[in-house]
Amino acid sequence: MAKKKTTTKKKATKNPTAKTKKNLSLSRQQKVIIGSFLFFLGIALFFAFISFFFNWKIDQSEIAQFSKRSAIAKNWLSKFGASVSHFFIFRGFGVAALFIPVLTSLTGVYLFFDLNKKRLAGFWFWGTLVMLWISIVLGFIKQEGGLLAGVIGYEINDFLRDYVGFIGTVLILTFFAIIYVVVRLRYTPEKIAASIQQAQQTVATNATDQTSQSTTKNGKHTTVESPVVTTIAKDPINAKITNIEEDTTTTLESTKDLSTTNVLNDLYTKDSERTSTDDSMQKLVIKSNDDPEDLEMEVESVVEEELSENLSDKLVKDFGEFDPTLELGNYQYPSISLLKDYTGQTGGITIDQGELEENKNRIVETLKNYKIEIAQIKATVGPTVTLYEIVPEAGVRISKIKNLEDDIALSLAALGIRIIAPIPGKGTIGIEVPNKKSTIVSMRSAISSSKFQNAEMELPLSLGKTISNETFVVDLAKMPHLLMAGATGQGKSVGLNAILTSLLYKKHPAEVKFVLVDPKKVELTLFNKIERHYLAKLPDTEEAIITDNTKVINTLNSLCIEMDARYDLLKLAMVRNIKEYNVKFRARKLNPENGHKFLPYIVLVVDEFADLIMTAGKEVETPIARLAQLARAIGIHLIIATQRPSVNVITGMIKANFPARIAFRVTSKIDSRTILDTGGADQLIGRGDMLYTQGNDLIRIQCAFVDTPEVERITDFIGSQKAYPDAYMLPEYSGEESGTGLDIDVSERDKLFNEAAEVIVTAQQGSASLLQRKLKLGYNRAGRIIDQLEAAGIVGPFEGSKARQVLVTDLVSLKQLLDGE
Ligand SMILES: Nc1ncnc2c1ncn2[C@@H]1O[C@H](COP(=O)(O)OP(=O)(O)OP(=O)(O)O)[C@@H](O)[C@H]1O
Repeated sequence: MAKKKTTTKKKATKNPTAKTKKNLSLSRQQKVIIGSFLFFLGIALFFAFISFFFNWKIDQSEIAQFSKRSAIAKNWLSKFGASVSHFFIFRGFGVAALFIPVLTSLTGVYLFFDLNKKRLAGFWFWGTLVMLWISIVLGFIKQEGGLLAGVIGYEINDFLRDYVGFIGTVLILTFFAIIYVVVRLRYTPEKIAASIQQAQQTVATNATDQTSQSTTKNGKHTTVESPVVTTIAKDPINAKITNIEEDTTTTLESTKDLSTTNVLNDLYTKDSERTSTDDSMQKLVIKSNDDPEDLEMEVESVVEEELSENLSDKLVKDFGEFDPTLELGNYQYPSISLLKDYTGQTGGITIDQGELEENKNRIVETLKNYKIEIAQIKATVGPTVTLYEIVPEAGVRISKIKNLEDDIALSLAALGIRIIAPIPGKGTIGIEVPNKKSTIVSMRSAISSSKFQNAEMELPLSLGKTISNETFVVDLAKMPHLLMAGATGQGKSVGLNAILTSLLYKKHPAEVKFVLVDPKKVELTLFNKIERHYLAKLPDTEEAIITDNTKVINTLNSLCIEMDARYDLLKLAMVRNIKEYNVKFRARKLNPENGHKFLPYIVLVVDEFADLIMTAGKEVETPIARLAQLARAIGIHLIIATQRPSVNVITGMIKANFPARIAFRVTSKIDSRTILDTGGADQLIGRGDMLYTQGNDLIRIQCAFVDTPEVERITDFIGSQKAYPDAYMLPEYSGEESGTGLDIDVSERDKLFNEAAEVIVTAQQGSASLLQRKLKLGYNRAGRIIDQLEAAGIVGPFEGSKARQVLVTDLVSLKQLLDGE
């Protein structure tokens, strides 16, 4: 189907040329008239030329008088014949000029019958060459010049003789003769040899045929012969062939008298008859192709299919895949040595056997008090807590143990006991008891772990270590957004730093950009140093890190615009997500001239979301919710941290869009429920002890610890390297107030105002990004035009991140509206 389409297209594109060709070519009537004229002209010339050979001497002496009517010419075609012949024969090619009338007549015939023009051109080309060659050869033979060679033949021969001598001239002429034979007549030495051989064979076969024929005729071996004859007769072609064979043999018969009498010979004859049949078939075929020139064949012009895919392949072949990191090609990732090694300080995880034994005994005893017998107990020592896995005796209800959580905690006299009943996938009951001496999980160990180093993730985060001392690595791109909550001083800021550090260690500045919102003004300031490497900001803003809550609204809306623009790009590229888009872009399958560019991931980090909600309220909630709902596919990921996990901060809408959550220690079970939908966070021990969920299981993790000096060293290291000229620019967002109440003068309107209005009305979508795309405008200009359209009453007022309403329904109404102004 697709192929068909291409052919039609090709035909369509071919048409203009075909049209001009048609205009130039002659109509059928014209062809018949001109064809007849040329045919007769050729005959006239032929007679004129022939008679010229007899009368040329007389006519030549009179030639100067031919302009006079009274002058008489002997030529059969009188003065015209004499003059033309003189010109072509005497002054031209001599005897060889006879080719001219032949070719002229032939042209007439071709035109008359509308035959193949290409072949005619071939006749003219080779005819002229042969005429010239004959003329030179004759000039070579008869060197005194004159009628035989004509002036041209004589002069060229003379010229050749002067420069290459006798032998040279002979060689040149022979060489041209060979060219003619090989190219025009298509003879090669092998072909000639083969045809001689074939001729010999035919004679030999014919002789044998005659033998066979004569024996058959003698009627001696009819029984052997008959089946072959019948098979042959069945086939009309073969029957025909037999006839021909018979004819040949009859003639041969009269000349030769060959007879074989034994059966062996007869059989041989039979075989040779078959061969001869094959041969004559061959002969027949050859006969029909005897003069291949007679058979007309129209060669369809070859239409090359367009191979658009190949362009990208070629680009990749020539320049390699697009490398977004090339602009900062010498960028060095921070080294692991910038991070502090805490093992010396805490001595790593130590297993205190006494403590383990003591805890085990207490657990067993406490459970015994409640009449719960234990069949088996196993301990796993983690960095901050030890997990005691117990297998109760048969018949013990799990809910009973779960209900005794507080009692067990009391009798173990330990804060932060958490009971997991049962441990998912294990069928055991877990009791987590904090270690007396906790171990710091250093960021260094989290980063250098092979799990993180070899992580094939888009945005890998090394969060810390699980209870079984495994480094916990997750992909932010898969989360796709993260909610972090915990009471003050429990490790939230450290957690955020760990996340950012993970990304800095794994991602090139071209691949990820951060939008940092820090109302506390002090937590994220260190990242200012890497503004031109990793941060994104609004145009015309001083600081990349947003500390002013009113500016957050603009940034969030700007991110929404970026999101819409990215979705448009994805749609254009016909891909479903940023990963596929970037793969296609790297493979040079997306043309930057169409607005395509490599899209870095954008990570929005909001430290203190509660503060933001308090000051900005609904205005931030809408864009945050929109981003959370839609931004995952286009690479915008949100990390929101809050101290106050109350329901008016972590609303249902936020929770619904943030399946991945981290809870640090909180003060109440209610807070834990707000964050995790279950208790547990209230029993954490703080200092980076956290629970992570991505929708189902809760995982207890000791957050990796990264101190401010470490972050400072990393940002210093990155900041000291060559950077981009500016931070990553987010689309400009003009804010609500700038759009309303506009009174823009008609004369001040943009030149593309009318065009833009048409685009908006046709698409029934009042968005600046649409104008940007359709009219290839910058964001600012598109925004201004939208304002002008609003002032003109074509689009409605600003509606947050949604596209504006289009107030004019069709182009006719638009025209009326604009004309009425
Ligand atoms: N993962 C950790 N390992 C060890 N200690 C930690 C860890 N995280 C935090 N701490 C300790 O807890 C202290 C407070 O942490 P952090 O500043 O992150 O708390 P916070 O929740 O951000 O508090 P706030 O909300 O008041 O800013 C740190 O100074 C540090 O001593």
